[in-house]
Amino acid sequence: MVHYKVSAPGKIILHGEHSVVYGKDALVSAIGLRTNLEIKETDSEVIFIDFPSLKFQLEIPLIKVNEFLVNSDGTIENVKDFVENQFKRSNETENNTLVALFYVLKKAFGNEKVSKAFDLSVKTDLRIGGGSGSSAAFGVSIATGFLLLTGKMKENTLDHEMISNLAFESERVIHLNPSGVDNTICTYGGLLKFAKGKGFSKLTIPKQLNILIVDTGVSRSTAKLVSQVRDLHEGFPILFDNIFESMNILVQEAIKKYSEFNGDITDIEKLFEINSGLLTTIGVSHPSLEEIYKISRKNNFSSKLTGAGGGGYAIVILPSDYKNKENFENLISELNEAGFETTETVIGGGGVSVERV
Ligand SMILES: Nc1ncnc2c1ncn2[C@@H]1O[C@H](COP(=O)(O)OP(=O)(O)O)[C@@H](O)[C@H]1O
Ligand SMILES: C[C@@](O)(CCOP(=O)(O)O)CC(=O)O
Repeated sequence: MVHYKVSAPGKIILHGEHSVVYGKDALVSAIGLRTNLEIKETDSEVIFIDFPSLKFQLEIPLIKVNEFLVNSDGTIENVKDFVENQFKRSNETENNTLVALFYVLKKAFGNEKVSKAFDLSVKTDLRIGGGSGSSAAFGVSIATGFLLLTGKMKENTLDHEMISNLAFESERVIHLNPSGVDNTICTYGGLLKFAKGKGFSKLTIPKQLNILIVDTGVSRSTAKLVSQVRDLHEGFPILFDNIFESMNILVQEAIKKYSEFNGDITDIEKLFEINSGLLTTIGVSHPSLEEIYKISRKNNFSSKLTGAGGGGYAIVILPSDYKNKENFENLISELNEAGFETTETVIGGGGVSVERV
C-alpha cells in the first residue's frame, strides 16, 4: 500500500516583499525549518485527516469524497459549499484549510475517484502565520502527496513545475491574490530571483550566509497587509510606483552582492537597513518589529521584516564569525528578554523531498 513522507521547506523573502505583487523582482531563500506530511493508504472506509499544528483532526467517509470528486465542478465556491455542508465548522482558519485541501485534491484527481482511503497528517517546524511560508510549505506538501496518490507522478521523478502550480492553487485559497513567490521557493528550495508571471532563476552564494530569524509572536494576515498596501498605492500611484521601483533596484543590487559574497556582510547590511526603511514607508512595520530593529542596531546588527510584515518574522544578517561573540550573545539575550523567540539558520537548503516508506 502507498505510504509516503513528504517534506517541504519554509522560506524567507530576503528582499522584494510587496513590490513583487506589482511585478518587481524578489530575492527569496529556502530555510532549514520544514513542513512534514505523511500520507498512508488504509483498508478503512474513512479518510482520516490530522492537522496537529492547527489542533484539529477529522474523518470523512471515502464514499463522500468520491461523490465530491465526481460531482464537483472544481470551482472554489463549489469546494467551499462542500466543506461547509460536510464539516459544519465555524472556525474560519479550519474552514479555509479544508477548502485548500479539497480544492487541491480535486485539481489533482479531476473526476477520478480515490481508490483507497488514507490517513493524512501535516506537521510543521514553522510558526503558522509568521511570514516564513507555512501556507506554501503546506500547499507544496499536500500537492505532492496527492499527485503521488494519483500515480501521475512518481517519488523518484518529482515534477517540480506541476507541484508548484498545484501549490499555487492552495495559496490562491489561503491568500486570494498571491504572487506565486512562496510556492515556487518552497518547491525548488535554494536561493531564487522571482518575478510574478515571469518565472524565476536560481542563484548561488559562494559562501555560507547566516541569518537569525526572530519571531515577533504577532500573527497577521498577508491578504490584509497586501490590500492595505494596495489602498495606499491607489491613493498615491506615482509615489508608490516609485517606491516599488526603488525596491526593485535594491533587489538588483542585492543579487550582485549575494552572488559575490566573500564573507563580508557590510554591503548586505546596508541593503537590509534601506529595505527596512522602505517597508516602514509603505506602512507594513509594527511596534514589535521596531523593537527588534532597535535591539539589533544597539548590538551592531542589521535587520528587516520578512514577508508581509505587520508582525510575523524579522531577519537579522549575521557575520561568519558571529558565534561566541559578545554582541551576538547580547543580541539573543535582549531579544529573548523582550519576548522574541530566535532561530539561527542559513540561506538556502533543499526543496520538496519525498521518501517512500
Ligand atoms: N502545518 C499546517 N497544517 C495545516 N494548515 C497549515 C499548516 N501550515 C499552514 N497552514 C495553512 O496556512 C495558513 C497560514 O497562512 P499564512 O497566514 O500566510 O501564514 P504564513 O505566513 O506562515 O504562510 C493556515 O491558516 C492554514 O490554513
Ligand atoms: C507580501 C508578499 O509579497 C509576501 C507575503 O509573504 P508571507 O505571506 O508573509 O509569507 C505577498 C506576495 O508576494 O504574495
